[in-house]
Amino acid sequence: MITRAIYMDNNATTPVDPVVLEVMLPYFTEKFGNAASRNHAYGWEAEEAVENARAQIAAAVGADPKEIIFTSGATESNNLALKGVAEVYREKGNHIITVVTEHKCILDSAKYLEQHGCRITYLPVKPDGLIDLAELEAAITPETVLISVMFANNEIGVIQPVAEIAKIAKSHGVLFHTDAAQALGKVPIDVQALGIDLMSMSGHKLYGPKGIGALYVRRKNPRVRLEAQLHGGGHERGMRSGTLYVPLIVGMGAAAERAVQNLEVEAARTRKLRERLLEQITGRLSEVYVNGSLEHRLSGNLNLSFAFVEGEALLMGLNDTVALSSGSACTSASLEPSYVLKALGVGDELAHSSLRFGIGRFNTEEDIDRTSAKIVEVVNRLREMSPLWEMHQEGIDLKQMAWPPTDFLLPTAHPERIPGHAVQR
Ligand SMILES: Cc1ncc(COP(=O)(O)O)c(C=O)c1O
Ligand code: FES
Repeated sequence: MITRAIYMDNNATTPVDPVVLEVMLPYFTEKFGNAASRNHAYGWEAEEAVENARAQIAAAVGADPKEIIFTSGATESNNLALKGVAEVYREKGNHIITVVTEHKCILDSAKYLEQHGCRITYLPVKPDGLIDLAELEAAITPETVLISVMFANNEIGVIQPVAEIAKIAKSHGVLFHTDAAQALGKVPIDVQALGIDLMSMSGHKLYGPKGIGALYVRRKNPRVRLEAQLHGGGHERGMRSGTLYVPLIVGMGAAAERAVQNLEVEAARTRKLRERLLEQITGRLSEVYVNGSLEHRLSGNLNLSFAFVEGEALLMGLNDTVALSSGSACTSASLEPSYVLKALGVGDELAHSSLRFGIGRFNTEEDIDRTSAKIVEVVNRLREMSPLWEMHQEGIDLKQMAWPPTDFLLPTAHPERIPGHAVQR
């Protein structure tokens, strides 16, 4: 029998919780009605299930059910938020502010809007991954209609100061959108208390199904208007046409409710597992660096760089034991290191040697112990094969050497850039 590797890539996706699946199943078969069918009980039953899920999601984020629109995922929600606002508010202005470390679906929507007459400001981030609020405020002009800053980052888990951003946006009469795909169910979210105007959510990041998401759209103070991007039967208050995928909606509702109910306990548990992992790795390996703030971070996320090790080789050595991601755009087609890490000022070498750990609901202490043991083994093995590591061990300052190979696989200025967060042992 093939033993499956430990799954520790929960920022990429999560399994559907069996409890959630149970709730979904009848809606594929006996309760298969179209939620828009008004003339019979099949339709009413489906509609009731959709409205129940809508209420569950609204309750999870402190919204009114009428403010929740179902979409196919956070990618669609982000597209709808940016393009939908840009089109409606064009008369008022054409400027949008976002951040360089956003998910590609925000950055690519912004790029699309740039090609259609919008001006976009891409804010940089500090070495800890957080934006500078003064810089945000300074970027606002009378033309600014929207600020879009993600709640928590998918690669480094860094949580932005959402309440402060919302306050700045409101004081300038600008709408505030946040991509909460990674944050929902992991950190408490109350759209009222936080002052969020639009918020994107995804089912498959919170132990619900893939292919379903939602967009929160504020209806009061202010009432946000959106131009639909999918036209048709006028579903979802005309903002998103298309027959509702009832089983997935039911699943996302149940998943959101469950995630929020257990939030505190689960966050404390995953934080402890993360601390254990970090301690075990840094206690046994030197030249390991944490990417991004540890303080303002999702409890289950850890992103580490291992100097003198090539990321791909490391992943190859690990993947029979643990399923992780490099957290970067490192595919066979593109060997570019992560744009998120580069935005923090992490050098190419350390960006190339990064691993993203996404500790989730089903990970145990035993998973952590096995993972760290394997990482220590593989990193040591790879370093033993590295002449640069050997020279480093002998105390040779590789940065001072004038021959060509010195510019790769070396730690850079990175550790000094995150004082207190870089672990160098
Ligand atoms: C921060 C963030 N935004 C958006 C998405 C896209 O979500 P979905 O897969 O639901 O389209 C993801 C997931 O990859 C994400 O992590
Ligand atoms: S080897 Fe993984 S980022 Fe390049």
